[in-house]
Formats: sequence, C-alpha cells, structure tokens
Amino acid sequence: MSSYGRAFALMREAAQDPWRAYTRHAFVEGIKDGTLPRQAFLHYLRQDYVFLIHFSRAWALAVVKSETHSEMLAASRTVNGLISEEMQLHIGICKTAGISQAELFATPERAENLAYTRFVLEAGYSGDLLDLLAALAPCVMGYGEIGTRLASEVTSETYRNWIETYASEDYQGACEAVGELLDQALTRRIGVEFEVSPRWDRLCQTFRTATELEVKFWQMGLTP
Ligand SMILES: Cc1ncc(CN)c(N)n1
Repeated sequence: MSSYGRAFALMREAAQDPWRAYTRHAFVEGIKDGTLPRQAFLHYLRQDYVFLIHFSRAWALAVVKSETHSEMLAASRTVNGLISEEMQLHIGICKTAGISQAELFATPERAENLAYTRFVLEAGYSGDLLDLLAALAPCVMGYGEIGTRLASEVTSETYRNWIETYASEDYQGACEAVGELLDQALTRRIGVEFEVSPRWDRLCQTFRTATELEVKFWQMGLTP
C-alpha cells in the first residue's frame, strides 16, 4: 500500500494505463530534463491558476458534503493549502515572468481546463463526498507522485522550484491527509470492505475519467 492510503492504491491499480500516461507524460519529462519550452510552461501555469480556482471551489464543496468534524477539517485544510500555498507558486513564477496577478486571473479558460474542472464539480453536485473525492484524488496524488519521482530523477535546474513544491513535506503531507480522508469516508459510508461494494466500480470509473482529463490537461499545456 502506498503512503497515500488503501483506496487510492486500489483505484490507481484499476486505472493503470491512464495513470502511467498522466504521470509520465512528455510535459512532465520536459520539466524533469528542462527541455519543456518556457512558453509552454507559462501557458500551462496560467491555465493551472484558473484550474486551481475551480479546484478550490470543488474542495469547498467537499466541506459542504462532509458528515463529520474530521472530514470538514481535512477538506477545509486542503482548500487553504490550495489558495494560500499552491497558487502562490503560480503567482510568484508568473510575476517573475512579468505576468501580473490580475492578468493571471483574467486568463481565458481553455476547453480542456473547463472540461476537467466542471467534471469534478459535477461529480460533487450530483453525488456524495465519495463521488467527489474519487474525482479529486488523481489531481492531488498524481502531482505528489510526480513531485517525488522528479525530485530524485531531475537533470536540470530550470524547473527546480516547481518540482520542489510538489516533492515538499507540505505537499506530501497533504496527499497523505487526502488518502486518509478517502479511506475513512469510504469506511464510514460503505464499510471496511468497500472494494467489494456495488458502488466501487463506479467510483473507480470516476477516478479513471479524472486521470484521463489530467492527460488532456498536459497535452493542452504543450499547445499554447
Ligand atoms: C491540472 C492539475 N492537476 C493537479 C494539480 C495539483 N494540485 C494541479 N496543480 N493542476
């Protein structure tokens, strides 16, 4: 079992092919060896800033869909981490590149971005906390996995601060907390053997679709 929990390990295993396409995408490898063109990186960061706005809204919805104090705490901590830490990375890099926060906020949203974030929000609007977490998990844990791998394989200084953000203790701690939230939410609503319940296949399908939308997001990053 990975340090991101039992449910995540099982969902990841069930989505092996798209998971590999996501975490080993050419965009990611370009960050690792510094060959990703700066223009593509900045284009991606601007889209990702918009992504994180909607993603924060989706985590705020997880607070609404919570049934216990500890679920509310974990979801609200994630909202705070996104707004006060992760988005600061984007603001800082773009500021250095001469892109103001107002310009960042006004970035026209690409269709791939819209498709992904609204898929996640819809999973939460029409479902319960489990449907929402299955859609949110690939985003959180995928970057955690990418950050850890790239930190040990990096061959260039070019995108070092991006890699360090996702390899950091803070980000890894957030992944572990979300993994624990997912395991506990499943156990509370379905039972310890959640993977043999009738709901499990559908939750795995939601996780897989979100993973496929991550692949499309990287691809969008390569086409400014
Ligand atoms: C598209 C995307 N997916 C995941 C992450 C990591 N929170 C992100 N910043 N952007």
